Amino acid sequence: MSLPIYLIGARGCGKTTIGQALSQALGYAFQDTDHHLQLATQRSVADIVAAEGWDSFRARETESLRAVTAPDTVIATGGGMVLAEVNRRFMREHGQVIWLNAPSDVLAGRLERQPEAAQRPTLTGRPIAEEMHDILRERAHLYRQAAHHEVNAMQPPERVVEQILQSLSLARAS
Ligand SMILES: Nc1ncnc2c1ncn2[C@@H]1O[C@H](COP(=O)(O)OP(=O)(O)OP(=O)(O)O)[C@@H](O)[C@H]1O
Ligand SMILES: O=C(O)C1=C[C@@H](O)[C@@H](O)[C@H](O)C1
Ligand SMILES: [Mg+2]
Repeated sequence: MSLPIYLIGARGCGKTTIGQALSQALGYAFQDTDHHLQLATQRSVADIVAAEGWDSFRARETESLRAVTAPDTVIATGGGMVLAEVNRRFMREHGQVIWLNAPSDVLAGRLERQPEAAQRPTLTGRPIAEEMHDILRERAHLYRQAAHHEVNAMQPPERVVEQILQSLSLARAS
């Protein structure tokens, strides 16, 4: 049995996309804290935030992190999971933490192409490119602090997966 692998990073960095591919490459289970929360509550992120506010959403995502943590599992986390110190410590203590890092203009471009507004209600009320710039400036040190490894998320998905496997010394000879 192996420790869970947590993927962290800002909206659009590919935690869900890369997480699914990585879990397949490793034969691990896949979990996503945003999806877990949506299933558990039968509500979207936007609905929870509109009804209860961000603080309540953040408390719920801490519960989701704990609920999905299991051996042999790749876990895509919500973009703001690192905001709480308790979550950063929990991930570092329970598994291997990978930061998928990309510049804000790349992330904004991806989100503009596929907004998924129900999952990504605005965080600041500002246009997406400005929001991503501000969010990365505020959070980069938290992602860095939480991560065991940083991976360049601008590469094609299969390269990102390969690099994660190399970082974790899980690469297989092919
Ligand atoms: N390495 C990549 N190269 C190009 N496009 C990518 C890459 N990774 C993800 N994408 C695309 O970027 C968009 C966002 O990806 P994804 O939903 O996986 O991000 P996320 O980190 O899970 O976001 P969120 O924090 O909102 O859950 C999707 O359209 C996906 O296809
Ligand atoms: O970056 C964030 O704060 C968020 C990212 C998404 O994954 C969701 O968890 C939610 O929309 C908040
Ligand atoms: Mg996601």
